[in-house]
This record gives sequence, structure tokens and C-alpha cells, in this order.
Amino acid sequence: MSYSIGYLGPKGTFTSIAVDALFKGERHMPYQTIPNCFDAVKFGHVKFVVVPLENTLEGTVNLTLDYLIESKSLKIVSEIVVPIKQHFMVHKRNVDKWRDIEAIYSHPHALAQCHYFLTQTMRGAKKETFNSTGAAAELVSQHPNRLIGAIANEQAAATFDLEIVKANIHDILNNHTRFVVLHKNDTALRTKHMPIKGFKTTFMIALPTDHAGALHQVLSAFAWRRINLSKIESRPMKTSLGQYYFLIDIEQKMDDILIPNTIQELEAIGCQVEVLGSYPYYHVNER
Ligand SMILES: O=C(O)C(=O)C[C@]1(C(=O)O)C=C[C@@H](O)C=C1
Repeated sequence: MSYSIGYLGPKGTFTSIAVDALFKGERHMPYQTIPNCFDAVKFGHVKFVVVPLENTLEGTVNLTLDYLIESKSLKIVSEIVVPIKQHFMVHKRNVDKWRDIEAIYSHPHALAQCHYFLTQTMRGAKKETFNSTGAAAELVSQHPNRLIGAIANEQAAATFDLEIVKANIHDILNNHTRFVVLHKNDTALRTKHMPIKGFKTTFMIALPTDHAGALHQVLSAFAWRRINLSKIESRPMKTSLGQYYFLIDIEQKMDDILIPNTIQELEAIGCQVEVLGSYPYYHVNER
């Protein structure tokens, strides 16, 4: 194995910023899609992969969550939050014509984060979704003769030699994305490059048969132990309508008593509980 880290590439994605912050100087391998990232770590082509999980404006990256639910062998071993600044960029030959751009490419999350700019300033341009912001920038660099632009970050503009013609076009300034590192076993991954901000544990819980108060019972198992939840979300089980997994993040790491007892209590009321990871989290500072 020559690379130990895989990520949603190419170079110039926000995911690559997360990788650089966590694994400074280590070799890493870009994959084109989130499912490709999961396969890479599952089949042992890399030891770790970094994928986006949640954005302030757009919420969960459902593709990541669904693959995480499916890939029970993979664990979250670390998390990093990256500030997201979106810029509109074009090929250097098209700088003077940027207002006439006919199609704008980007990741669906990035397009959604720039709704105001796209509907006010670039109303006439078609919005085209792409696998990642970096891949959209690469595409624009390869087609100087087409009137196309990309929404991506500063690093992508530098990597693919594009010109930023409108900077900071995301709808709100407080825009952040959470990325997770996945690995085949549950050993938490620490980096020496940043201070740890805190610890989390993520559970996937399937409720017993649908009955009144089932979710309330689950929440009270955490509540009376004063365990602070930082996120709760449901995803369809894909078996039949109305069947959900609940994904719950708590603000503490796995211990010997409190969390095992919570799990025991949940299992006693008929829930199936999986721990998707217990891990440190980090923040990349705003520039
Ligand atoms: O396309 C990228 O640059 C990514 O890293 C993916 C992604 C996402 O999936 O949300 C990450 C951060 C931004 O919110 C936009 C796109």
C-alpha cells in the first residue's frame, strides 16, 4: 500500500483542505466520489479516508451518512471542522466575459450555499452539479473555449490556474463543514498538528417496533445520565416507509461505565445499537 490516506478529490476540494490540516505532509490519494472513498478504505487500498459529513447551511451529506450506515465495518476515528468560503472562478481567458458565463459547475452543496449569488447575479446561467468543487474547477481549466465557471475554494483556483472573479459568494459568513476520517478499526486518530477541541461518540440506533414514546425512551436514557447530545438525525432504513435509524452524537468519549450502561439500557428496551465511533474533533482556524 503506497498511500495511507484517501479523500474526496481532486486536489483543491474542501476535503483536501481537511486532509492537509490533519495529515500535514503525508501522501494522499484522491478519489472521485464518496462511494469510491468508502470502497478504497473497505478494500484496503488506503488505511484512512476523509469525507464530508455535514455543512452549516446544507445539513448532512446524505451520501456519506447512508454509506456509513451500510458500511458497518468502518468507524469514525476523527473529525475536523473546516471554514467554507466559496468563490466564483473562470478560466483566465474568460475574465472579461464572466458576466456572460452560460453554465456554472460545482458540488450540489456548494451550489446550494451560494443561492443568493446564483439567483441574483448569475440568474441566466445554468447550474450544473459535479462530484466535487475541485473537479468542477478542473473541468473549467480544461475548457478555455467554453463560457463556463466553477464555484470552489482559493486552493482550487490556484491549483487549476483560474481567476476568482467574485469572492465569498456563500449566503452566510458562518459557513463550516464537518469532515470525518474513517478507518477499519475504532482506534481514535489524533493529530499533532492541532489542539483537540473535544470528543464525540456517534451511535446508530434502530428503535424497537413502532410504539408510542419509543424515541422518548431512547432520549431519556441519555438525559437522566446528563449526557449532552450534539446532534440527532433520522435516516430511512430503506426497508419500508416509516422505518428509521436514529443517528445520535454525544459530546464525550467512550468510557467504562456511563456509555456501556446507556447502551445496555437501550438494548433492554429493544433497540439495536451500534457505536459508529468515539473520536476527537478538531477545528481549522478562520483565515
Ligand atoms: O466538493 C468539495 O470540495 C467537497 O469537499 C465536498 C463538499 C460537501 O460535500 O459538502 C465539502 C464542503 C463544501 O460544503 C462543499 C462540498
